[in-house]
Amino acid sequence: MNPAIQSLAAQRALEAAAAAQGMGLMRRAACAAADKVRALLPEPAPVTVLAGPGNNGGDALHLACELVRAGYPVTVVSPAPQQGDEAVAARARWDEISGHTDRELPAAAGALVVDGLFGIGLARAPSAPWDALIRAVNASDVPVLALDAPSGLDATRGTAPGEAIRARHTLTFLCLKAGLLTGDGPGLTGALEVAPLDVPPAMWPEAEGELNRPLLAPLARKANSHKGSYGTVCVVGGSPGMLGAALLAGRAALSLGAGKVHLATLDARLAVDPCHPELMIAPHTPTLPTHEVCAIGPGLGQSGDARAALAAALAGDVSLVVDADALNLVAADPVLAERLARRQAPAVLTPHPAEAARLLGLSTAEVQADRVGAARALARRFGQTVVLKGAGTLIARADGFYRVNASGNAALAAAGQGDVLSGAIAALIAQHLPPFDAACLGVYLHGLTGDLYRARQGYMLGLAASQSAADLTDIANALLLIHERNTV
Ligand SMILES: NC(=O)C1=CN([C@@H]2O[C@H](COP(=O)(O)OP(=O)(O)OC[C@H]3O[C@@H](n4cnc5c(N)ncnc54)[C@H](O)[C@@H]3O)[C@@H](O)[C@H]2O)[C@H](O)CC1
Ligand SMILES: [K+]
Repeated sequence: MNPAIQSLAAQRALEAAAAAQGMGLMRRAACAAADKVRALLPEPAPVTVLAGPGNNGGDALHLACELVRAGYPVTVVSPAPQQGDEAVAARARWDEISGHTDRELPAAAGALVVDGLFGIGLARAPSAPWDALIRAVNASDVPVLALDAPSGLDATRGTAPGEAIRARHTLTFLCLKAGLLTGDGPGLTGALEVAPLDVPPAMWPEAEGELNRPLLAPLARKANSHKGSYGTVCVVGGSPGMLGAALLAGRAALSLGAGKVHLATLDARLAVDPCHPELMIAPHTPTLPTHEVCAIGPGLGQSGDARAALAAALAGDVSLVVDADALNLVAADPVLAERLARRQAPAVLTPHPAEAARLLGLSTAEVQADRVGAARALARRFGQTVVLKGAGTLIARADGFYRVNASGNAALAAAGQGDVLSGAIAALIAQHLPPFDAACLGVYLHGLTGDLYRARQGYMLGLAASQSAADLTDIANALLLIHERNTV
């Protein structure tokens, strides 16, 4: 989980506080970027530095000065004057050292291009002369190091209103930004690193406690415990032809440590999962076995029985993980939607973009155009935790606080992975994690099954959801071991 996500407002507030204390964040950013360039080019080689009109450009101009001092041949391309005191001062420093800037990308751009055109201040699709410069950089085969964010990417929304720089590396300053991890961001940033600029966490205006709580702590096992200590999950789903979804959710819940797992299936034909006889499977009835959390939706379908099961679950007072067709039933039925919105007991909604679009009355493209906005709108609408799945899964809380997941990759784009995630989150709620934490940790651990697969395979093809369900155990145990070692 990335603990250091910050809203744009928080970054601006910290920037102002740092400036008031004379911390010189721009120079720190430039020094961090110079270290990165030296790591990429250990021997001095020609570098082209693109400097934009704002402080991103200021970072770049100070970097150019640092590189010249380190013996690198530097060409600065700056097609417009800098705005703002800090950026203007950076330009003056460059002019004093070199006195020369180009307006266009040189034909031979050297061994590296540094993108300091736009960062978190991008306000619209880059227009002339910036768009032509971005196109020229993307047309060259010189690797790009983007400063703070690839220029042209909305660093909060993860959308690229026009053409954006395609970077080989991105060095972002102070903290990760949602847009680098979600939507178009991951396809543009290349290898992503954070330079924290030695800013003390206490300077962050967000509730610092929120940023660094060890989410894993409640999972630690106690010697004098029994299966009841780790809660009971009930999965409601598995309509005819969709039993596999319920099985995957149940297996994931077992893998992540739930004490007991019931499957209440709408298809009465399944009696036992021979690979997991621990799963207690029975046909769904209006009265369910006692449980602390119900994952409703995996393979639920949208039949009358499915709607009745959902209505009963919404009326109950156990925690819910609402996924897949349960979300589609809510989207299609204002009565169910109102019951969910009025529900006092917690729920975690886990829509993919199309399910989120149905719930919001938007198109999927509109959801993807502002994933952070969509996740927060859903969390506010239902007063619950919302997990908006996809590249850079977002976890939003009803009060607007959100996190972006930094684990996972395209290996998880496969059938059944959503069922696994709903079972994983349910298992964590059953073990007494608060719903928002359970959602964050469940998303993170599930994403790591994709990262583990890529590490094992070297690429991302062919990960079965049942493999992810099984791998949750090893991943969670490894992290718990590290957590315990670090807390002795
Ligand atoms: N957040 C921090 O604490 C730090 C930020 N640093 C660097 O500063 C930039 C943010 O600087 P800012 O001046 O606010 O904006 P940008 O440089 O990203 O944007 C450039 C500037 O250009 C104008 N503009 C916006 N969109 C367009 C457009 N499409 N076409 C033309 N002009 C546009 C707008 O007026 C902006 O002001 C951050 O990314 C960091 O690189 C510090 O150096 C480190 C700490
Ligand atoms: K940039």
